[in-house]
Amino acid sequence: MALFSKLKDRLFKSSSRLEAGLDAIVEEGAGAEAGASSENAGLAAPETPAAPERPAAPEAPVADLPAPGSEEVPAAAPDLAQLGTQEGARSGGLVSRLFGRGDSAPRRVLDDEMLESLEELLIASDMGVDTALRVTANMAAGRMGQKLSVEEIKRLLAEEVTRVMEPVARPLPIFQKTPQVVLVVGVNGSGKTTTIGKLASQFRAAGKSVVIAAGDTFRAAAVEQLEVWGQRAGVPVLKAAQGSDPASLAFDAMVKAEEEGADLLMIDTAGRLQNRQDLMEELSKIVRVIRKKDPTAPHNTLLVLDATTGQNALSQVETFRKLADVSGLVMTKLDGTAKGGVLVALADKFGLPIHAIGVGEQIDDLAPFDPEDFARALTGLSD
Ligand SMILES: Nc1nc2c(ncn2[C@@H]2O[C@H](COP(=O)(O)OP(=O)(O)OP(=O)(O)O)[C@@H](O)[C@H]2O)c(=O)[nH]1
Repeated sequence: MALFSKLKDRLFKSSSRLEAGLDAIVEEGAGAEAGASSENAGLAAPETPAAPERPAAPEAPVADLPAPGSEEVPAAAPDLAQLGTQEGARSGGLVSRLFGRGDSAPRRVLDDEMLESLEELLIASDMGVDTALRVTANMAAGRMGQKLSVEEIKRLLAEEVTRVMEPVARPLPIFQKTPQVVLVVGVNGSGKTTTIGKLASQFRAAGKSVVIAAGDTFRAAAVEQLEVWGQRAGVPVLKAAQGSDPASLAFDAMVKAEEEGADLLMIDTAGRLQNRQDLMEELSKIVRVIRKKDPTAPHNTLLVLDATTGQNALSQVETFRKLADVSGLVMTKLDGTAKGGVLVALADKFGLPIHAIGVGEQIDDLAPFDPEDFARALTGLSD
């Protein structure tokens, strides 16, 4: 599974942090339990814990980008006995390696103290308090008193993370109406321009005609950068005189895209900090003006979030949702960050679709969001 291994490699920092933490938790209480895994073999499969309530999924639109492989997600609780002997031996962390393979994997009894350590680890991995508590409660449901190895805990955690992420894993919907207007918003440097370039390239490859509008009319460098991405993707970039009204550029771009029969119009916007009221009002104006041309537009408002900002991503979603009708998220810079856990918190709290994730700076470094792959990469589970 090429994509999975690529994602796993790139999420190494998140998974290594979690993995080291899990190793330490089990190691802490494993002394007396090491080598006692055969006692685990008779464990009944735990009851499937109740999934927390989530917002209803929107109607499934026609999807152009590859849909995530949600059908691959296992529905049943894992067979712990089997996990202990097979998977536990395969990759394991430091503890598994020290203690050898299979049956000799150290285990720790799941009690309140261990649960608390797990909660703290997940909070430190940027999942946020509420989500960490919910995830650990579900992991523990029906399993208190059982002896678990690191690999088993990873598997349970991955299963819970998958459960949280599954409802939000949706490719960018493609509508019949053209031009489909995709407004791209986010704070400075979150990766809007790069993401537009990557998306434009993928849509072009899928046979769609795309036009990009350079909505950051104040920064010449931003326009230049977008033009570079336009060239890479083979897509025209519409721009206006420096300092002109971005709302009027957006309107002109809609007229042009319609004239040219474009399938998609992607509008880049200036990066704006949540606390800059003037910039936030400018964004509302762009939306109002776009709607004069097409009351159903923008058809998608993508909020681009930088994974390295960790928990701050939550407040960005809150602010941008108030101003623009955010319809979906793209999380960039998941490569090389130890803060991948924030994606779980976002999914748990807002239930907004995650259309794609950025895993690098190159044009093809935008992957569809696959919850199972993500959960496995985050927890450091072996293939
Ligand atoms: N490693 C990594 N870098 C990324 C990713 N996406 C974007 N970047 C980098 O992040 C930096 C900012 O990206 P931009 O696309 O310019 O961000 P922006 O939101 O358009 O920035 P402003 O126009 O200043 O608001 C650039 O150096 C990109 O190469 C990603 O997925 N991974």
